[in-house]
Amino acid sequence: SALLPIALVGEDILKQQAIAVQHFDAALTELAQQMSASMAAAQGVGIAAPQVHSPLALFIMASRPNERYPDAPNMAPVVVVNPHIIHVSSDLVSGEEGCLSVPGQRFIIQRHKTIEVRYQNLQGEWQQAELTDFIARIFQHEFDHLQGITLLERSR
Ligand SMILES: O=C(O)C[C@@H](Cc1ccccc1)C(=O)SCC(=O)c1ccccc1
Ligand SMILES: [Zn+2]
Repeated sequence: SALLPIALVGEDILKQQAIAVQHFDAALTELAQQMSASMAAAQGVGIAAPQVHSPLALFIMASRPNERYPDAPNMAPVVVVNPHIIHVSSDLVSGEEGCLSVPGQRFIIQRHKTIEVRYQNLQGEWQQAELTDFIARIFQHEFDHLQGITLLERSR
């Protein structure tokens, strides 16, 4: 799939509240495929639609072991549509994050250790899951992007 240009922090698209996906059609699938390819090309572990200039409530998350999270699970990319965070643990964990929209910088960010989430897949079927550690971190980072929030607003 074509690689999509990635919005950089400061661009308006990254400050907006994403719009709920209503049509689970071929265009949505094509966008998800292009996002996956763009994420892989940028060596990311996640990417949100606003980062590729689409205002839709959609992101991809894909965990892999890396130098900062050597025990992170190897996870095939998951397409997350219209996500909700239902419950968050009181436990917070600080960890290093990067952002494809803030290239070349790393931030120490506090996140909830465990979260309960609901979202739709590309067929519109609702999924519910409990996520923890690095995958919960990625979900919270991408979920922030759908609310117009980037790392810069979270790192003090
Ligand atoms: O900007 C994005 O959404 C992608 C971002 C996702 C993310 C990374 C780390 C923690 C939470 C969310 C990235 O993939 S940044 C680059 C990267 O590949 C990376 C950075 C730190 C650890 C592991 C990978
Ligand atoms: Zn980001």
